[in-house]
Amino acid sequence: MNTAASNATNNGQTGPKDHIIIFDTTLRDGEQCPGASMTFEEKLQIATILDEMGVDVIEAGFPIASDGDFESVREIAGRVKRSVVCGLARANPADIDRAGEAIKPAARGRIHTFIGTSPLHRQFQLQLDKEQVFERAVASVKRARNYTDDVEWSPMDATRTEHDYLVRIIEAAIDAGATTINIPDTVGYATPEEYYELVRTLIERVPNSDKAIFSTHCHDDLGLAVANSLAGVRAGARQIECTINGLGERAGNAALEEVVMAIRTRADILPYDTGIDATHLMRASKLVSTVTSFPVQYNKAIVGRNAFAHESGIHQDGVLKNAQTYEIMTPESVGVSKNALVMGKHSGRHAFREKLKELGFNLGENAVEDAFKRFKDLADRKKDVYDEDIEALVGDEILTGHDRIKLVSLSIAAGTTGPQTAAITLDIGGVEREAKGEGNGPVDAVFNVIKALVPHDATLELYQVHAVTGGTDAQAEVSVRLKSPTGVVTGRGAEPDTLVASARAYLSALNRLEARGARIQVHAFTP
Ligand SMILES: CC(=O)SCCNC(=O)CCNC(=O)[C@H](O)C(C)(C)COP(=O)(O)OP(=O)(O)OC[C@H]1O[C@@H](n2cnc3c(N)ncnc32)[C@H](O)[C@@H]1OP(=O)(O)O
Ligand SMILES: CC(C)C(=O)C(=O)O
Repeated sequence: MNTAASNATNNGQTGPKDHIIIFDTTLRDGEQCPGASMTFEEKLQIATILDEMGVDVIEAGFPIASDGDFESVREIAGRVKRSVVCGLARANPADIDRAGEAIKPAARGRIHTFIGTSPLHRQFQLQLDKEQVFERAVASVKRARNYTDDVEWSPMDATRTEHDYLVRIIEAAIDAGATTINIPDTVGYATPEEYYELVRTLIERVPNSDKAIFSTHCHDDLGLAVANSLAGVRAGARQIECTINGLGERAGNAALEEVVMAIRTRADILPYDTGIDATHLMRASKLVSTVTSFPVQYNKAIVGRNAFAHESGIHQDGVLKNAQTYEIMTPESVGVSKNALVMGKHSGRHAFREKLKELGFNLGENAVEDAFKRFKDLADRKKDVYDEDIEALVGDEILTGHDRIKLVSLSIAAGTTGPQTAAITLDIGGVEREAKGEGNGPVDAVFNVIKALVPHDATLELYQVHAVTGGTDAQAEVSVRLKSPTGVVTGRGAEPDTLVASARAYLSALNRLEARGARIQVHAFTP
């Protein structure tokens, strides 16, 4: 990491490039996105990829928020090899002590503490005056320093805070021991010019700004998060807070893949380095999309499926003659392989393993074997098996491999004359149970029968289907979101038969709810 002394230097100059610290908050701010909550296992998988790709700091959670959050921060802190592991804390002793405990196993742990500084936040959220907020900020940084010498402090809603007050409170936070000062555009309100000016002014006016690294944390409410982050860096910030796929509160955060590739591709005007191995970007994007069930929009920069696709004749002609005519970066540079193996019913385990590697999956032998069986079954039923099919299938396998409630069989009677009926057999902890029932349409019938077999108190929040590829034999990828008093979970299922995919998605959500301690009467069926 660079030293704070270079905060406001080498902007646009030649010479050694400044390192930009990539601070990923997919597991904290990303998880705050409605419907994106992740299980313990999923968080570990994401943290592992982030660590492997070279993320400098992983904000692993908000330890006071729940025991689950505390445990996942602590586990990630113990497992991660090279990244700093960070826990978030409000400006109060209990939050800071909990974050301090959670990061204890980390080789390098950080506490990120924050408090709202804008008039709106002071008056309405905190009901504190300027001096009280000032005192809470200083006290929280001092307390955090008892646990680690790596303390980040954020004036929440900085972009709507009076500049004089910001200068004064940031100086005090640095004096109290903050080593990183984050400037959050909490509500995504700033424009790039304004954000540049704010960061530059603060670095210039805060007397001890050379003793801390300044950081950007930009939200995407106006679609400006990445532009603002880069403006902050040009103004002297040396840390960018971002998330995979731009996941985050409301419209999200700055997308990690976009800031990293913008810095790399426009090295001519952004003379900085990130330590990110960009060939992991597509894999990370797919994992986050799979575990959250948030599809990546087709035209999303860097990781969208169309990001390197050319359909129009003039573009295809140009790309065939020289790819640079219409490509500013290579697909390989972000982990999209051009020499894809074509997979079909005649492919064997070697090719399948190779394909998994190419797609960035790193599965154990048993999981490969299970996924291979499902792949063969799919290839028997489907003319062409595309990479997306394999990704959907393996994603499904990763999420459901350890499930206690499994689908054994499903048959449906549907058509113009209702009611539609479903007959389902489930394997519940090793015991098979079956039931029949009806509904207002086949999906309703499937869900009614599952609920009869596995009574629970969750309500259905979302049911969503999308075709993984084109064609009438495409796999359907179904997401089901359930809400119970223990929280909100999302389950996924992928199958060529939409109703089987729906049943799998519903069961996957129920298994996740059970893992969270929801009231699911599966015990009624155990021997
Ligand atoms: C901009 C951001 O992303 S900030 C991070 C937001 N993330 C989250 O909120 C996700 C996790 N949050 C939670 O699980 C819960 O909100 C908890 C556990 C943190 C707190 O739960 P509760 O104690 O029930 O409080 P609740 O969430 O209703 O209200 C927030 C309280 O924190 C206070 N607060 C908010 N920010 C801060 C802060 N930085 N420092 C101190 N207090 C704060 C509010 O004023 C309010 O206090 P009050 O109860 O005295 O009015
Ligand atoms: C906690 C802070 C940094 C935050 O997430 C925000 O202000 O958006």
